[in-house]
Amino acid sequence: MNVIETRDIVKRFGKVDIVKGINLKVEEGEVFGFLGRNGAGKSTFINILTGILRPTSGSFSILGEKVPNEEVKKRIGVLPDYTAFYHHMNAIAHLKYFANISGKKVTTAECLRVLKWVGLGLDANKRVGKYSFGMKKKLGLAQAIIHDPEVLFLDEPTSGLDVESAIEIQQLIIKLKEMGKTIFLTSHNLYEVEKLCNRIGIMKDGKLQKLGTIAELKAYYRSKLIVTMKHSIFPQDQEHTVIQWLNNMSEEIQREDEKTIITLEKEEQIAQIVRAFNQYKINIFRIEVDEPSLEEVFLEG
Ligand SMILES: Nc1ncnc2c1ncn2[C@@H]1O[C@H](COP(=O)(O)OP(=O)(O)OP(=O)(O)O)[C@@H](O)[C@H]1O
Repeated sequence: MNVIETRDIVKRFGKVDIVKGINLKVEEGEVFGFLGRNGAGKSTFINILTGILRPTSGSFSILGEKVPNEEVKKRIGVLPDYTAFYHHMNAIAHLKYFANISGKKVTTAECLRVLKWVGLGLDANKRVGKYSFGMKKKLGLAQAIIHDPEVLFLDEPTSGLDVESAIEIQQLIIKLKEMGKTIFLTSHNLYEVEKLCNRIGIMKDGKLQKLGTIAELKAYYRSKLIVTMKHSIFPQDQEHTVIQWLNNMSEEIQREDEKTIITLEKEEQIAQIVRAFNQYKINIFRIEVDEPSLEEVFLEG
């Protein structure tokens, strides 16, 4: 079953489309990672899915029900923004309060069990205002799961954490995955999504630019070559023709007067370019051939 299904989701702020028509399906039990640079629109999209924002257009369903839907709300868990804590409450009161909002009454014992599970057993009676940033992230995770939801939305679950705390949170996410929860998370961190996710989507400028398993995306992009050429300036009367010829060879080209970086699929294409440059009387001074790095594969491409 598709636990999350979106159809052409668009979100406009003012005159700008921040999310530009996202179609996505996430299956039951999947950990789906949404990756992208700062400002790509990841938080905006996850905030739409969790009901914090309304889409400008498009529709979506969660657990087979069209959203907004009050019943569905009870079956999802959301990692809150770190500002959304009640600092005067202790962790148990905090969890009771939020479970209640999600439509479930929980006992002190249930709260303690979840707090122990996230590693806050000894701090259960401490005021949230005294919690460190890392402890608040754990409390946020406890808050997201206290009502035993089927689907979890985790926006940047480890951002701002030191390595040790990030690993603790990642291990909890792995346990939740093993419990069969469907998890949608956003991250900047390539290595984190590689560790946690079955499938990823890469968001760029509000669009879902790539979608697949990590292995699929790596295999596809690892087969490419990035060729950097230093050369003489293109002859003015033929510049347009040469650029057009290069554009026919690849969609990924970066140009400066005396430098061209082009992404190619086959080695033979390098020889073709050398022959063409020769014909157009462009001198090649240097050629470097690289495979794309993981970061280039996932965030630039
Ligand atoms: N309420 C808003 N009003 C206007 N613009 C907004 C609003 N919320 C977000 N934006 C803009 O939308 C763009 C995408 O923001 P968003 O937070 O969704 O990106 P992101 O991919 O989650 O980035 P980050 O990784 O930095 O959190 C940004 O340019 C941001 O300034």
